[in-house]
Amino acid sequence: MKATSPLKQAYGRFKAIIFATVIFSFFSNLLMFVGPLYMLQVYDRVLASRNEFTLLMITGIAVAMLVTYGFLEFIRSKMLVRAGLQFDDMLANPAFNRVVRKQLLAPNSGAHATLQDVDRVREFLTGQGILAFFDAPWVPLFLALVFAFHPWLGLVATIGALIIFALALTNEFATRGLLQEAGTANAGAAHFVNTTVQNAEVIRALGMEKPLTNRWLKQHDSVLDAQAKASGRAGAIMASTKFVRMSLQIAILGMGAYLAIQQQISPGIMIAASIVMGRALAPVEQAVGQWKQFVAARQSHKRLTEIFETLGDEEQRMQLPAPKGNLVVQNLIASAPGSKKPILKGISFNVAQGEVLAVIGPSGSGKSTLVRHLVGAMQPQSGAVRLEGVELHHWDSDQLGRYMGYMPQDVKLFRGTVSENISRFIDNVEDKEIVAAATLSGAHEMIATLSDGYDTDVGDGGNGLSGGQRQRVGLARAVFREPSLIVLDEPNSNLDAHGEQALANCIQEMKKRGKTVILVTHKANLLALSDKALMLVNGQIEKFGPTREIFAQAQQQAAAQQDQQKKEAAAAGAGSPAVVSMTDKPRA
Ligand SMILES: Nc1ncnc2c1ncn2[C@@H]1O[C@H](COP(=O)(O)OP(=O)(O)OP(=O)(O)O)[C@@H](O)[C@H]1O
Repeated sequence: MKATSPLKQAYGRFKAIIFATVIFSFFSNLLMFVGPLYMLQVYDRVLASRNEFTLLMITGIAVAMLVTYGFLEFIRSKMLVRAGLQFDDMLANPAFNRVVRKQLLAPNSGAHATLQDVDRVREFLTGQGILAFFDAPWVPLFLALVFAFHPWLGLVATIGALIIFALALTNEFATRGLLQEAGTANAGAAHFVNTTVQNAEVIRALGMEKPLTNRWLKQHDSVLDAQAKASGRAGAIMASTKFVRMSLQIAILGMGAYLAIQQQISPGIMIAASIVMGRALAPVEQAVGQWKQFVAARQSHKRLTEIFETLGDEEQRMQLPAPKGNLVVQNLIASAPGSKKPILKGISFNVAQGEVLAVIGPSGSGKSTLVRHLVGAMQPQSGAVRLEGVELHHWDSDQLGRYMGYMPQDVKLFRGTVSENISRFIDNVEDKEIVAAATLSGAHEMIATLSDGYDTDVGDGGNGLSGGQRQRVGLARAVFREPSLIVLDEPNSNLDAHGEQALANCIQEMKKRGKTVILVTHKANLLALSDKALMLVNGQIEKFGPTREIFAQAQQQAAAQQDQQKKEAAAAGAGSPAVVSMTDKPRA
């Protein structure tokens, strides 16, 4: 049986609260009759009989009922606020989980908007908008009361309610498409701004402000355009609604006065009918006023339903024994998120515990794509990556993270202190564990020179540190708690000689401790530390085996190539041949 999604569970919990609120609404709506009934009694009884005691009595009863009404309203709104908190509580974690997963699957889909969608739906469900819907079922009751006063009065009120309802429907059809269009365009424009301002340096340095502003303005204009059209139409409908509403007031009083002249009703009933009709129309009018929020919430609900339907709950995985670091890759075929075109075209190799594997290859050959699969950040199109014989996606992701060290090409630190970044933001980590990781990665001395040492705030994305410092903190984070498998993507791209030496020492030490290390590099000194080398060319393995053998082979090939070139040059009587070396960065 398919498990109920957290979204459905949250709505389910909300249903119970809504049911209770509807019951409250029933009583508070009944108590709304107090005003008109009091009016009726005063006009028809007190004024006619001039009895002060009756006036005192009915005033006392009316006040007591109004106090009860206020109390019920208070409870009703309190219940909704509590329901909102519960709704958020039930969805915050699952929604965040989906944001991360969707971002991995479709990086440009603006997954973060999911959290705003939760807020928007919650705000609607707990705000004024929903109250109008709760009060709507009592509209017939109020109309029935007006009918009870006199059928002609009932008819006027009912026709009025129908006209206002028809205007509400017209509003829906006239603005739905436009509001949706504006919502989508707005999300696109916001995403564009978010992603663009992150590159503010480049924008300023390369004078790109104007063209990028123009691009944003185009999107922004289409938001304004759709919003202005929708507001124009909604405004016209709102004005018509007001006109109808005020005309109705006159119509019902006019009709009441006519009936009073005909002595079919008393003047008290005339006034009471006007008040009751006002109550009957209020929820309809309120719904018209809340329409924009309703449409936005409905759009958010649609997006939430879609993301929760496409990304179910992650299965609870069994905790497996700690992996040793034996990695097997079987016929791995992989493509970019949302694309079918393979980047990796059937990769198979294995690395045993304690081995160091160097991945080399020209730019764009698929090295980073491969390492993203080795750490489980991307899922294969087909084939498998197994750690200790178990496919990566069968591991519990939290447990897998505990045994995995990863440093991407672009290190990506998070807003927080150096020590929080090294300890992966895990709570209650002992200082000595953080210092151990920094010492192992050779970053301890460098961190000591920072303004606040381990407590230095690294800023958004680690921007408060230099590229080299970021890389060294990133390495400390990768080796935190000595994972079994450490994957480093070009770990030395920003390091000075001292940093490179620290990196080489760290790799050697991890190997000594029986950890498996996979690194993408072209540096001769790091290649020299590796047991195996894998050369990727155009998404396929060109060479794989013990590093020495591969390099011996390459040197032989290079020598043979040189001989050949020399011979050709001698034959052509031309200049000296080019020198090819495997230690050169083999970029295309
Ligand atoms: N998100 C993506 N969408 C589409 N194509 C992608 C994506 N990521 C990578 N690619 C493509 O996959 C290929 C391999 O990219 P990858 O980053 O794995 O190469 P690489 O060997 O690590 O390159 P470099 O040495 O320059 O870092 C490239 O042709 C790249 O254009």
